[in-house]
Amino acid sequence: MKIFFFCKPYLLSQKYTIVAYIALTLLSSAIGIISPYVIGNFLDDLVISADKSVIFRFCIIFGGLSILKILKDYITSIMYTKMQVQMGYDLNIRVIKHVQSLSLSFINQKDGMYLNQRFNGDSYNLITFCLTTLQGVITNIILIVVPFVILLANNWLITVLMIGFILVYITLYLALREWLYKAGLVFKESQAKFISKLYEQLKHIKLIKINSIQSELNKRAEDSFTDFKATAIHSQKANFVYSSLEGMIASIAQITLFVIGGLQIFNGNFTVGMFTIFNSYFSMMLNASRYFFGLGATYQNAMGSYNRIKDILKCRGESYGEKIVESIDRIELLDISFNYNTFPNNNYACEASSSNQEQETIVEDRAFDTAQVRVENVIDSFSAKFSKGNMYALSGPNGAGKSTIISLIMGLYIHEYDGEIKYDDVCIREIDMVTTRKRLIGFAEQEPLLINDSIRYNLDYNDNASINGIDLLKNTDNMCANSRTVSLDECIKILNMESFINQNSFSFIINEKNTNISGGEKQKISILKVLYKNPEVMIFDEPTSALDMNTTRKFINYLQKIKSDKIIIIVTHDEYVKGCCDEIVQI
Ligand SMILES: Nc1ncnc2c1ncn2[C@@H]1O[C@H](COP(=O)(O)OP(=O)(O)OP(=O)(O)O)[C@@H](O)[C@H]1O
Repeated sequence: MKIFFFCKPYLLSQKYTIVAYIALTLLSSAIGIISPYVIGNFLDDLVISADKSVIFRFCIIFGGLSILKILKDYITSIMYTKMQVQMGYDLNIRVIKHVQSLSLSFINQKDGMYLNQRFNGDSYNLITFCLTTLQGVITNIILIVVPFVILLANNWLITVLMIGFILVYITLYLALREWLYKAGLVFKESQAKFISKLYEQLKHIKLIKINSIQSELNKRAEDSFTDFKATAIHSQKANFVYSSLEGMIASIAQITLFVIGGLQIFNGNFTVGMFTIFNSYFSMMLNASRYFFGLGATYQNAMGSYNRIKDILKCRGESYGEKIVESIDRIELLDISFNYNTFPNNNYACEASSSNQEQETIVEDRAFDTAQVRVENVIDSFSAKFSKGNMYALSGPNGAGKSTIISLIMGLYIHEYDGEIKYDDVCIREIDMVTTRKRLIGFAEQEPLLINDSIRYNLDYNDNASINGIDLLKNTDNMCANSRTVSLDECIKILNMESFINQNSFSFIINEKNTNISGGEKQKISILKVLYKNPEVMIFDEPTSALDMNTTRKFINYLQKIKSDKIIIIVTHDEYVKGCCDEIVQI
């Protein structure tokens, strides 16, 4: 029930299709229920009647029913695919959006490929379970109840026999369910990890070639494969034992019926037609019971996916304030201390699960590996002030925490630091930082990540922009009310990018790994993005590390020209850049 309750919104979104789908499958079950009765009577008619037209009549009825069944199968399979694909995507994207709302600390500690594999697999598993179970349970309840009533009205002995076997099924399910659950869960976990390790073989292909470390990296995949293989075999064994037991019970039930039915025919209590009818209804009930027994295994498997998805959804997303700021004149950091390790213990981490089964999932799949994070503070009692009209150099040795300070200023670890960060005397925890980052802050990263799309798209992520008429296309969502429009042409000139843009044009597609442009070009596109956005707060992390001297000078000169209505912060080791700044903030 938990699973259905959880998937309710997705089921409701497709309610009409689901109802039509179930109605169609019930229709075919109804035909299935009538068939034995018709066949039994047909056999008895054949024995007592000499009229050959009986045969043709039955052939026409069954031919028509077969064609109807093919039609119904086609329609239901298309309906099913449409529902499953849509609902699976809706659930998957909900989980992904939730993870996007979590602290960066969460994703920093996880492998994206592993998470992706896990969310996608679990989402489709849950939706498939709901759809097939809804249809299966309704159909099979009918396939138990109707034959049960028919058998009860005609032969109590066979009815009692059937009830006995149903009880055996229930007992076996209760005895084996936990074993099945664990085997399925462990298999799913190791499968996601294995696929992630396989991906590593291709993701780091250049590193592998340069360092000739094929065998070392292959070994990592092999270790993961060994684990995956063992869990796959274990899970297969568990499922095999479960389904074999179910098959054995079914065979014993069928043999018992043949013995009882055979004796009844010998004693003259049953006609052959009657036995055919009883046998068919008995088999129908038996198959429906087998369905519920098999459903037990599917349910345990779905519970694994359910608990894993709930684990993620239990992690509370970062809650931002609601204050909308139109302008930032001053950024203040007061006595800031920060450690990347605080996330697993703070309020915004995952809540504990309640049930035993859920707790087991969390232990298996601890989202945070505390062994890999350092204990001491990265930032310790740091204070600084950045005011409009100035250009600041943030300086300090490698690992001192400069990039971390920038992340904190931008509100990326909003609930994880001690001290106070304020924009114009307002604590950033009260501010809607999503909107603020979008409209008032521009950031060029130390190692820019460009999206596998055109240069144009990477400038302001505006899907609707055409390549021509560039200056008219600015994504207005990204602009604050008093933002001055800048000319993209001007920014291109400042960064000496004319020949690059002329050669490649804005429609040039940057590949997935950003390897079809040089390090310097990549850095320039990242800086261009900020200059073109032209926000009030401009932050550059090591912007000149890959720039030639001429470009560095033009870029810094430009910043000095525009700084009067901006706060500009540059993380840098470059003495020339430091010399051009109004203040050096040492960390
Ligand atoms: N996501 C993270 N998770 C855990 N630790 C991190 C993370 N990012 C940085 N650190 C650690 O925090 C410390 C400060 O890193 P940071 O990148 O802020 O330094 P930095 O001053 O910018 O260094 P550099 O000059 O080398 O760029 C480092 O010891 C680093 O290992």
